[in-house]
Amino acid sequence: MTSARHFGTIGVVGAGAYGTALALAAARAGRNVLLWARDGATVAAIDETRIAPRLPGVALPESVSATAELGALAAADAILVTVPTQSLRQVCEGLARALPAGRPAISAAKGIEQTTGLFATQVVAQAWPGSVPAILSGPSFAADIGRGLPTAVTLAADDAELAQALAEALSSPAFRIYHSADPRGVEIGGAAKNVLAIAAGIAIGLGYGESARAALVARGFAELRRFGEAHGAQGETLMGLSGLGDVVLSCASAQSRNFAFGLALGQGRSVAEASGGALAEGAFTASVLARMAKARGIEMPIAEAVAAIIAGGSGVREAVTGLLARPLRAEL
Ligand SMILES: NC(=O)C1=CN([C@@H]2O[C@H](COP(=O)(O)OP(=O)(O)OC[C@H]3O[C@@H](n4cnc5c(N)ncnc54)[C@H](O)[C@@H]3O)[C@@H](O)[C@H]2O)C=CC1
Ligand SMILES: O=C(CO)COP(=O)(O)O
Repeated sequence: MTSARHFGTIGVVGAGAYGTALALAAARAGRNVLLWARDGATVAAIDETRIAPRLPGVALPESVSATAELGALAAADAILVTVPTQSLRQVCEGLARALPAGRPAISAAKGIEQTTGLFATQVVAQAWPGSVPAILSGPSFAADIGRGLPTAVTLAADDAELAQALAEALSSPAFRIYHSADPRGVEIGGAAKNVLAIAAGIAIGLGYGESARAALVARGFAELRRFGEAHGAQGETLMGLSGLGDVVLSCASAQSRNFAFGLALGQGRSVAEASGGALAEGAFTASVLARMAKARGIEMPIAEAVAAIIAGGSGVREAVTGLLARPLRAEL
């Protein structure tokens, strides 16, 4: 049986906002952490100031060391891969070349690969065949984790014992990790909630008010559930932290980059202006999510509307008018 004791050293790949936050969480859980960044400037900044540029204001403890060498992660017992979804394949291919086989690879990406329609653990399995894929997702802003504010997330792997051991190894009082053997459910929740957060932002940006937001979130969650169940996700997972929990957070707060992106679109900004250089994963996931749903005959009008707006095929008001004009139906 795998136990938390086996995970003395954790590698974190990607020193962005979330990678840095998870490095901090792992250190607070008592692990040694090797934090990999692709650029030497980030490594130098961490070495010199103990602060990672993407998560300002939070000092990293000495148990976190930064490196720009993927090979240095050979000392890690498990790897958290914290790069955006569309970079996951390339990064995992690099890990496959750099590290011996057999390690858990826990993705924290919240998206679907655009070119293939693959979920995060599927990308990891393909690009790094020697790894054991897992997924961590749930309501957790990097800045909140950085400040030590409490939250809870889910870590899932096909092997329930492994998921439990990893969850125990990475948990601390303010960062509670529940375990699950339903990685598909966890990764679908994380991917779809970003598209719904954009939709919620658009509704608020248009000035439609809180009732509209709540109605949109409920109907959006029905889409998430339909899509998840059609792809083999368990209903309990979709109703849990990584599904409903993250939908609630991301659709309610302008701290969410996806919500903020939608808000700017609703206020009349163009797609390029609205992103403002910040990562909004849902902007990349919307089209592939809508495409996958259509291919299986799953009704996802809100995801389709977001995809059409981002692709430039529909104006914001036109898309929302289209949603409001849909025929009334049974609430399923
Ligand atoms: N920031 C947050 O509060 C949360 C983020 N996430 C997820 O974590 C993932 C990463 O997000 P953030 O850390 O916020 O983004 P970020 O933009 O702050 O950082 C992304 C990091 O990935 C690195 N990166 C990107 N492409 C790369 C490549 N091809 N090779 C090597 N490194 C590469 C960048 O250098 C950067 O350090 C996303 O899927 C996001 O949805 C999940 C929960 C919360
Ligand atoms: O996933 C997140 C919170 O759980 C972060 O949301 P954003 O990527 O929209 O900022």
